[in-house]
Amino acid sequence: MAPLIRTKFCGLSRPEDVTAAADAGAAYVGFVFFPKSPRNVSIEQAAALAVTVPVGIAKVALVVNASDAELDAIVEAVPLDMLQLHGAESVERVREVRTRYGLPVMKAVGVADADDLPALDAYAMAADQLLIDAKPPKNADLPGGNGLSFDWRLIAGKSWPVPWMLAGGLTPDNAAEAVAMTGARQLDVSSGVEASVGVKDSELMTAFAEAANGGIS
Ligand SMILES: O=C(O)c1ccccc1N[C@@H]1O[C@H](COP(=O)(O)O)[C@@H](O)[C@H]1O
Repeated sequence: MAPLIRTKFCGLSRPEDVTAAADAGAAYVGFVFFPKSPRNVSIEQAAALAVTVPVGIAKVALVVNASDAELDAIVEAVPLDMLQLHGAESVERVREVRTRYGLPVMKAVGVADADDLPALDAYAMAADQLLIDAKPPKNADLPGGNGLSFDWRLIAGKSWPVPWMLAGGLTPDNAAEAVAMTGARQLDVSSGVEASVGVKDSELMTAFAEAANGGIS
């Protein structure tokens, strides 16, 4: 039976990571195109990994404030199912990217307190999916992938007119609680399933998917 909680494993960089994600029942795999990230992959690396992803698992390119030229190069070379915009892209930019590439767009929105919630409503009018992540600390090098969570009570019981995914500091130890508290049906994880920074761990990936699904009451 397919898992009830759809999991996205982000920041894959090796063929064995793709295998581990598939074995864990991933619904999505993510490739990070952001040079400052320890999970950054080249277009050539991502293209080689993408062709090994089993049919039925969505291949997502994570970009941060990418230009059209950068996106053109990625989309031309890598077979993708979705674009994840994880920077300060405006609502208008989300619309532009959707139109230009004809791919579903997931917009990441950082949440630290209740003042951040209206942005979710605004992006829900333009994006195909929302990714609700912890807001990065000021002066952080990365806008995500910092292993930090936010106060999940802020979004408990809330819904949006498009599908959404919870992210930020998720691990096998807190995935079930995250699902129970927020009602999320999709989880995105990166650093919480790593043996060391940027290196995915197959056992943690399996444990994460199992924990997420144990969270259904
Ligand atoms: O993973 C990265 O290196 C990264 C770089 C730039 C933007 C986003 C990044 N990761 C995304 O951040 C969230 C949360 O990650 P974590 O589980 O807290 O490590 C997730 O969506 C990652 O895809």
